[in-house]
Amino acid sequence: QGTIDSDLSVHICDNTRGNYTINSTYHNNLNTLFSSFSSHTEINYGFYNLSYGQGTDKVYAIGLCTGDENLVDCIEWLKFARDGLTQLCPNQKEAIHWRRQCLIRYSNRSIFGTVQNEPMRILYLMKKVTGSVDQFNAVVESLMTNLTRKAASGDSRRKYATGTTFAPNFQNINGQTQCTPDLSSEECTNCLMESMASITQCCSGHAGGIVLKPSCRFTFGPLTYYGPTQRLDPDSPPPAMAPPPSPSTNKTSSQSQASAGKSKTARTIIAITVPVASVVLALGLFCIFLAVRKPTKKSEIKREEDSHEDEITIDESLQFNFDTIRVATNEFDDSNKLGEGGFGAVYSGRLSNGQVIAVKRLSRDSGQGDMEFKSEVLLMAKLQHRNLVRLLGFCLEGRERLLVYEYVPNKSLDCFIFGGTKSLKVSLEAFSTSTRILDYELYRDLKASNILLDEEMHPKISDFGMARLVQVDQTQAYTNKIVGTYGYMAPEYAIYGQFSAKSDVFSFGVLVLEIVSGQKNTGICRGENVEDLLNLAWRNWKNGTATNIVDPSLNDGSQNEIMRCIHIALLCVQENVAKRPTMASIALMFNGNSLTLPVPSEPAFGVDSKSTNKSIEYSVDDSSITEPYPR
Ligand SMILES: Nc1ncnc2c1ncn2[C@@H]1O[C@H](COP(=O)(O)OP(=O)(O)OP(=O)(O)O)[C@@H](O)[C@H]1O
Repeated sequence: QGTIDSDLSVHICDNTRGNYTINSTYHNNLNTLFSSFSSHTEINYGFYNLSYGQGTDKVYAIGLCTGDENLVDCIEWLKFARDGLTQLCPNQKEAIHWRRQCLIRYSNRSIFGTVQNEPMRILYLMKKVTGSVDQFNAVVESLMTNLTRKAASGDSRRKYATGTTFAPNFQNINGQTQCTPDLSSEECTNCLMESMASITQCCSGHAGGIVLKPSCRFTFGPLTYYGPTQRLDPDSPPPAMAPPPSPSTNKTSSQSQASAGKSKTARTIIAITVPVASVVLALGLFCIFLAVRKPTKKSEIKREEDSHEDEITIDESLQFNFDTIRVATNEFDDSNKLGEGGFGAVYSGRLSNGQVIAVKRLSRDSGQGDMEFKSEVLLMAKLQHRNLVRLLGFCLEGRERLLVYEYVPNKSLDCFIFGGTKSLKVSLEAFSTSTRILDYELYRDLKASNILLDEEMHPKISDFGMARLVQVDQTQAYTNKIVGTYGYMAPEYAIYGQFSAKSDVFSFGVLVLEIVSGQKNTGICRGENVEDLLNLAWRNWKNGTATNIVDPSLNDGSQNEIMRCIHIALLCVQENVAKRPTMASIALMFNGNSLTLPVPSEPAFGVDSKSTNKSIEYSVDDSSITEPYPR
């Protein structure tokens, strides 16, 4: 199954149902409840509805995996989503978190057996259907109605269906429907049919999308985003439908099965141990792979570095004392704050030896063990290169986790691109830096704001290696990133969770187009810009008028160089993932002007999002989602 850092992630914290405090009874009940998910081994179909506690401190929770997740993966995903949710919504008494593989939600009110359509999130592909929209809609409607019927006919263990159809003149359309199985067949049908109406109303003419609701999930699109459906154990009878939770503790709708006989237990053991063994084996192989692969890559970087600058010494004492940093940043004074990103606030500071530093104060609840954190930081510190922002060290004290970087004075590339004068020379250097770095390791978050410029306007990529460091904290990181930077994301990643080096290539192409055109491409509500930018470039390219999109202030490059940049960018953002070039070949394209470039095909058009906030004010994970979905 996929890696944990490659999927859809949306969460909503409900501020209206009250807050709890750390270590309060509610908090403890929530923790107990969540940790009990995996102990319910009698549940082998991916749906957990549990409650724990008494009176006003009673917590109700639902965990639901998509039907293609096996038991072992399902539990892992739920744990991951749970850890993420408790960080993302640290004290709200009600919250929900959707991932591609699962849904998790909890509340201080009973949420079992009731259909809930709000809050709703819609994500849709910005790619438009070609040809007749009516014909496309008719095919989607027929597929999804069929899948709605199939999902609704499921029993109280699972209401889930997938299917594929082919529309004339269109590509394959894959569909996936799911309801929480505690709904009646009629409720499930209504939830899904309303989802279809909502997405048709908001996003008709788009080639795919997802409607996320607490009670159901509705997805269709050209890409395959689900695996084979897991078989349900025919011997395990469906639990009674949504029993009222017990007033005491820890009841589940499926405890009736707990007394299943010995053969069942044996099956369960096999069902758990065999996949666990395979996972362990796979992990072992993966570690061996990493151990073999990484040193080669690192030595490549090191070689490169050796050829460009003095030998780098790795300071053995990377650990900074908290007080040193506190003093250096003037008590984390606001006037020293450089900004705040997905990982936490960044402050400038000056050490007693005069060295200027940038300190990233990581969000407190990373949940990562100290040793893990240290070893990841050490790895990051070793990844040094003249085009990477240098990590000078870290600080780990109590709950404080700080990363200390060299200070890069000329802000980030986005300020430079969108802030007046700019030069193709600087941009080209940023491009080739990015190609080299991206060829080394998947980056996942390439954007203009992550490329900092030093005194001489040489680019340095920041946050490199953070993806490893935030392994545990990455729900937050990725939520912010996935939701916050859709414009840069390849649709197969943003919406279907399929990440590959070619998704970095897509982001790179968007970045190049931004630089050449001077048009910004951040924030999903400016999604139309994303479409405009790729569309604009593509349309002008096809019509032989690509010079139209070039920013007039980009005045130091030859026409040929600029056209070549647009050409390369269009190759990177092609919808067909296989046709996108590799980073290594992009580097060659930039460097070898005589190299003939392939003809680009149609670009993918990114992802946009809409949400409903109806009567309740939700704090959502992205402030840029401001556009309420019109109903
Ligand atoms: N080493 C550094 N030197 C100077 N400024 C920095 C440094 N690192 C980060 N900054 C600045 O601090 C601010 C926050 O950076 P950060 O990387 O945390 O967030 P971001 O890039 O805006 O978002 P994200 O976390 O989603 O990548 C940005 O304005 C960035 O330019």
